[in-house]
Amino acid sequence: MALPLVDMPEENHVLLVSFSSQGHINPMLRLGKRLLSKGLHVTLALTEVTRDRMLKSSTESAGASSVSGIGVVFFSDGLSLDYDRKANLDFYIETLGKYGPVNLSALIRDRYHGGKKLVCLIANPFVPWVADVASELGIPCALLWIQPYAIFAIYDSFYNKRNRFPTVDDPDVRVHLPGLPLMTTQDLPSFVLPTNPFNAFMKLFSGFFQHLEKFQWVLGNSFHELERDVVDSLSELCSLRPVGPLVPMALLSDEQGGQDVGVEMWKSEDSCIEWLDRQAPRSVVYVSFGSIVVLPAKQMESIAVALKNTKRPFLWVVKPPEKPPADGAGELPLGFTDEVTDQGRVVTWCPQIKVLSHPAIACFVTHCGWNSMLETICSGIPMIAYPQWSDQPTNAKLITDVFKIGLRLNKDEGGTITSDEIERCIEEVMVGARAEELRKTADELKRAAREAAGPGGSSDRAIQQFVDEVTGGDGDDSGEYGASKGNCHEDQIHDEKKVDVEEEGGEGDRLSLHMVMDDATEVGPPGRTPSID
Ligand SMILES: O=c1ccn([C@@H]2O[C@H](COP(=O)(O)OP(=O)(O)O)[C@@H](O)[C@H]2O)c(=O)[nH]1
Ligand SMILES: O=C(O[C@@H]1O[C@H](CO)[C@@H](O)[C@H](O)[C@H]1O)c1cc(O)c(O)c(O)c1
Repeated sequence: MALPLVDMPEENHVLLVSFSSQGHINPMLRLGKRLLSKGLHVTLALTEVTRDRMLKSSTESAGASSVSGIGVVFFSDGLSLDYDRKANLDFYIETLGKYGPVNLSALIRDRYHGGKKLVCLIANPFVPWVADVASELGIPCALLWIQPYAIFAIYDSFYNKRNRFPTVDDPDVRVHLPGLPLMTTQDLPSFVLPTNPFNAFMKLFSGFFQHLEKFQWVLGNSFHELERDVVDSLSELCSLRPVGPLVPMALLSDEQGGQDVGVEMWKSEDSCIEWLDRQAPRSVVYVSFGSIVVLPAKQMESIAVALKNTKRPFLWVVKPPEKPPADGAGELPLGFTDEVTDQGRVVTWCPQIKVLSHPAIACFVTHCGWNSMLETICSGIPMIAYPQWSDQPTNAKLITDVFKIGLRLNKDEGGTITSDEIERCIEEVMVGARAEELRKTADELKRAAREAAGPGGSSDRAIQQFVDEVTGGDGDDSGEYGASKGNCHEDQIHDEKKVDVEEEGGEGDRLSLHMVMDDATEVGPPGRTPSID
């Protein structure tokens, strides 16, 4: 599928700035791709440590200066390349917040005529200081929110003290926000709970939510039909533009070879697809906890026992932790793989997009990371929610109570998710009236996602509205989400060389930027020291 050629003056150039982790860069790149298709020029700025990892990956495209037409530039986060960012998360985020703005600002002054050649900066939530750089240079700034808008609403309420939230003294406060179901402690993002150990994120988000006015738009990796009530409830607060789902094109149409752009951090075991080819339609239980979560040994054991007992085929991704903990976290029970050779497959990483769109997949036991959830929604697969931290508990609530496309595993009185509970949920999602109902709703949502992202759909219109606003184009200014306070430049001289376009892969034009990244934050049992990439 070729990109439409739109005749736009080169000065309509946006700079995307992302935190350097896979789940953050990929939605940003996909937004970039959609903006390119609307005729904007797009460059992505990442920190130098990302380039270092790309070079270390020594794949054929490592070090590429552009990805499918999106230029890539780098700035320093203020730390030496070999500094252990993972072990010193708070210091890393603080240093990035101190030196990132200085270095990004210098890069923009240098490459973009003091910023005059940029019509907009787009930041992600871990680098909110980009808005200060934009303001200093007189450039409008947008945010790409990479989680559901429900999380945005909760953080806004929490950091601006609009509602009561659980505290150490009053841990059972329930929270009711417009457009969302009543939430108990187990439904709230872990960052707003008194047990949250991540101070850096608290500081980062509180500054950001108390100064939302710095962003003219809040683009979101969501779509209006998915979160209608919460989007409508937030529209007074800021100019929301739901532009998602920002997933690979392969998930948005049945046509093969759709273009994708994204980074791959780990090598996947593609042989699992051949194994899936040999399984009956809608028979396989897919289990994955994404790239960060490391489950305690006891939870690994429960899943292993449950999968064995169901006697159903399964595909389980067990990503080895970079530094294996002494307590056996993240490890399979001894002898498990030998016992299940005829029943299932365990892999260290899989091509999840191909897996989710495979006809053999019946359901997904997931940690509820937002990228995985959107990919699953676009594949029409019911989910079994097994959330761990961050946005995941709320995402699980959305699965069960708002989207109604899955079940959540319940803890027993001792706080454990037993193998019986996992087995029970797998059976309920696979057979009987409930299973039928979940599949039907999941299928409807898949169609809604495709429509939203397709030509003339709500997300396509939201992107167009945003593009019209940043370029001062002739689009209908009032738009369906309300006009922004946009303050585009008058003087847009552009004398920069065109960034080189490096379309790769021919048919399908998939991934161009390979990065080998070591483990990012590893979250395990309560008390485990979190780390970061
Ligand atoms: O075996 C796997 C597991 C995950 N993923 C991808 O990794 C991302 C995980 O992002 P998510 O936001 O779901 O969770 P995180 O890993 O950031 O916690 C998704 O795009 C998945 O498609 C993958 O390609 N192969
Ligand atoms: O990628 C990180 O976190 C994941 O991000 C997803 C999108 O926001 C989210 O839905 C998922 O639940 C998260 O696990 C991440 C987080 C973090 O704290 C960090 O230090 C990273 O390097 C990555």
